[in-house]
Amino acid sequence: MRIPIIAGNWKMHKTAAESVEFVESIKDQVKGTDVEVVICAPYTLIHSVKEAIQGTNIKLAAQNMHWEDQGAYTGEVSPIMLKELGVEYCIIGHSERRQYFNETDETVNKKVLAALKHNIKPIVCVGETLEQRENGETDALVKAQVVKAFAGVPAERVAEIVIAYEPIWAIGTGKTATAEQANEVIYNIREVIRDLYGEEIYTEIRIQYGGSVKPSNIEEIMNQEDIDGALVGGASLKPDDFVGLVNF
Ligand SMILES: O=C(CO)COP(=O)(O)O
Repeated sequence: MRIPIIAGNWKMHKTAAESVEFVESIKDQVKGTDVEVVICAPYTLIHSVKEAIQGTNIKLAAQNMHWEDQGAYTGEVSPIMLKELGVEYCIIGHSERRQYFNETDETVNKKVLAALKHNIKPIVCVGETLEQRENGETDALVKAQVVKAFAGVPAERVAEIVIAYEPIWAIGTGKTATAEQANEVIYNIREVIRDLYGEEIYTEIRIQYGGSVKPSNIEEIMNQEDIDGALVGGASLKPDDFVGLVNF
């Protein structure tokens, strides 16, 4: 039984005071849910969100990390540092990081392995551009991203990883993939995991959809057979919308 996971990716938004106000205003409204509720905070807010979610069912994620434990990497943050702050999940390989910060399938793989080493659960993002979709390259591309991200991951750790399928053309554009389109790709991603790890494991891994998810389309998305949750940007910034997503 896969527990659905709704994660809010705040990206580069909010001050510490705003983050606390947000948690205060949602915590009672999300406590009855059966879904896992996660806030992916910028580094500067991790401490304040950690304090604010104490005693609630809300979990804490970071949006990125380095793969080394420590070292001369100015401006970077290591998995050890995140673990110390109580981070449970970490987004890895978001398309914005691939696009603007030279994240590659190789660095994604290093980060996935490093996260697992420190018992941080990776939320691994994959997805295609509009051009790639129009050229019919979606499945091959997403498959390659998944295969490379999982290189060296032992079978017994696979279920700790969450995959987020985020078509780049649907992020922040208001264009959502139809629920059927999203489900089709997600079904194929699960087949990739079956090819890699076999029958027992492939049903355990959770795969989210991300890209212009909002309260008005969450139900349709969550009703799809293979979709186990959502990774949400814009709509996760507003308390009412986020509560609406969690209690879809
Ligand atoms: O990138 C996303 C979540 O990681 C999706 O962002 P939007 O929900 O704003 O489209």
